[in-house]
Amino acid sequence: MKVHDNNTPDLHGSVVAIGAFDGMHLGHQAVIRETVNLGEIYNIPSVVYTFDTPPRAYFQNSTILMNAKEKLEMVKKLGAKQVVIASFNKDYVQKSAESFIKELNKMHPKEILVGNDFRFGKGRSGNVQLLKKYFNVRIIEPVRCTRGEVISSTRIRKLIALGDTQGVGALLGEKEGVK
Ligand SMILES: Cc1cc2nc3c(=O)[nH]c(=O)nc-3n(C[C@H](O)[C@H](O)[C@H](O)COP(=O)(O)O)c2cc1C
Ligand SMILES: Nc1ncnc2c1ncn2[C@@H]1O[C@H](COP(=O)(O)OP(=O)(O)OP(=O)(O)O)[C@@H](O)[C@H]1O
Repeated sequence: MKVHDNNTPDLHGSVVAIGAFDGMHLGHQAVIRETVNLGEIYNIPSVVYTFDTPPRAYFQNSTILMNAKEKLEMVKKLGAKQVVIASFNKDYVQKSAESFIKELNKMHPKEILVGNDFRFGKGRSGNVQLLKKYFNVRIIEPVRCTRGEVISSTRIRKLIALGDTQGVGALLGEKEGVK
């Protein structure tokens, strides 16, 4: 797996998943697996574009569930061919939505996978509607836990605060593991 530190590669084609992916829970794993599958189908690199620090930790001081090294290990296990790690800092957050779109365009994405509520660019000004003007955007169905609730890093942080390690393990898919 190629790791691009603060450097978005020039590619002739790609399938790109974007997100914080903090904790790499079952929902994140589903997004990355789908990205990898599509890359294999189209025979182009699958790329995970992620952030260090996670934006929610930067802006809201929320607990960080895994460090960049652990995240990279998971991305590699899941089979992504390339990963971009953007340093999420005071300079990076000044980048406009349009400038982020230009940056993504360097990879000539055939498809971009994000959640319905994905936001990007200074002040969170960019949304899925804007992204769809420039790229084919695929929205992944939310993965839910057995109780029917959507799995999220926020829920995992709450379960950790409650000391529910079994609940955390279930949302991380520890029984199922990764391929
Ligand atoms: C270029 C760029 C600038 C951003 N600037 C802000 C910002 O000013 N305020 C903010 O709350 N989030 C900002 N974000 C973070 C996004 O709101 C969002 O958390 C991030 O794109 C990760 O998506 P996810 O939360 O769905 O994983 C920015 C993201 C990007 C890519
Ligand atoms: N349960 C889920 N099912 C499918 N996709 C998900 C799920 N949770 C997150 N994703 C997707 O994974 C990518 C990264 O999401 P993100 O890092 O914001 O996760 P999150 O769990 O929603 O985090 P947080 O709770 O901190 O907002 C996004 O494209 C998002 O839509």
